Amino acid sequence: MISILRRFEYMSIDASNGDQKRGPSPSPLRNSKFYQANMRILVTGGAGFIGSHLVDKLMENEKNEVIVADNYFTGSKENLKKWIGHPRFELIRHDVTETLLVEVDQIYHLACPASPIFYKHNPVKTIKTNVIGTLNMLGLAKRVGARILLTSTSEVYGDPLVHPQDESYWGNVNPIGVRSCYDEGKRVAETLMFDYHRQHGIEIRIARIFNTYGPRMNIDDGRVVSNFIAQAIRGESLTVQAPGTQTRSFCYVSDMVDGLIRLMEGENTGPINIGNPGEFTMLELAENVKELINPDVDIIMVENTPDDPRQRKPVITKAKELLGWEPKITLRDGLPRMEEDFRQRLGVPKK
Ligand SMILES: NC(=O)c1ccc[n+]([C@@H]2O[C@H](COP(=O)([O-])OP(=O)(O)OC[C@H]3O[C@@H](n4cnc5c(N)ncnc54)[C@H](O)[C@@H]3O)[C@@H](O)[C@H]2O)c1
Ligand SMILES: O=c1ccn([C@@H]2O[C@H](COP(=O)(O)OP(=O)(O)O[C@H]3OC[C@@H](O)[C@H](O)[C@H]3O)[C@@H](O)[C@H]2O)c(=O)[nH]1
Repeated sequence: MISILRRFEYMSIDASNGDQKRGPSPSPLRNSKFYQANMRILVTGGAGFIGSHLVDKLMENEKNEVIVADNYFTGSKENLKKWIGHPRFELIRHDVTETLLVEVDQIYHLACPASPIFYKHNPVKTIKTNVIGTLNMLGLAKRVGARILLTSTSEVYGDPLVHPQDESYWGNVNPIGVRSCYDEGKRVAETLMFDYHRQHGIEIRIARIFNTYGPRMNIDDGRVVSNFIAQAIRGESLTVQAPGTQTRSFCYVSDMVDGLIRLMEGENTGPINIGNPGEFTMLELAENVKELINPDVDIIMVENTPDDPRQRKPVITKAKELLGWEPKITLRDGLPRMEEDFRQRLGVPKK
């Protein structure tokens, strides 16, 4: 029902512009006797870090049915265990580089490894996931008339020459570097989203996510916050990659999920930056983790990897004005929440 209403809204917007192009028709199954009025939502990559928190939030609404499609490359069933067997929840082992036939109203398309260690592990597969995976999900959105949200990334800005970054910046990306499979993959995914929108009338939403952290990150994920917290809990040295003055802006996962849902439910296609503008050097991050979690550990400098962006901080004016969104949880509030979860999983209680 909601899809059908949205389609009429869309067509009337087109008509007011004098444009003959129509949005896609919802599936004929919408008229079948088995049709349910609930919002049916597909979350690709829903077994991963952000995806599983998004699923938790979507499942809180009793009108939502949630389908997760994931190939478990970096995600796990463990992240979704409280929903397995729930009548409004389905989990499918599926690789988004293959087509998927489901009837849904909304698609949150997250499937893609996000940690540099994992996305560089099989770069060709990372590009396929971003390009063929996004094409497949857009094809699905077109067939069933669903709205689709892509989780793009601050990495589309590359090693930015403009600081802080707003959405009008086109970026500074090395097209042939070891990070390009991810950065350029996401840039093509954004292009595909806009081409399907312009050519086929698909309803799209693009979030440019900045570094996000929180409970359920893989302990050996390789990203900086999870590395430092696991190292501090294990009593190991915190490995700052040189020079340590490079910056990132860290967003707590519940703020991120709130931003993604607002974007999906709102009227703006984006791209919209979703991130926390609080900016820290990696040395400052290490000092915060040391102070809050284990003052006995050392901070050591180790070699960096190629093309590491030197600075990153979002301008979130668009998110504030268009979505009424801004992050609530500071880094110093978020780190202890993540520590609790890591201590439980590592089996190391706080002394
Ligand atoms: N966490 C961040 O800081 C961050 C920043 C920018 C963008 N993002 C984007 O947000 C999304 C989620 O990131 P995350 O941090 O939760 O990462 P994650 O690695 O924890 O989750 C990604 C999920 O996608 C699944 N997946 C990977 N390839 C797949 C494929 N071919 N088919 C089906 N499933 C596949 C993985 O198994 C995993 O469950 C990604 O699209 C990522 O690019 C994340
Ligand atoms: O142990 C470590 C790991 C990483 N780092 C540094 O910490 C910074 C952040 O590195 P991460 O691996 O956490 O993540 P990056 O910011 O490089 O990439 C991330 O960007 C946004 C998303 O799309 C992805 O989640 C990921 O690609 C880098 O400067 C890196 O050199 C350390 O100093 N020590």
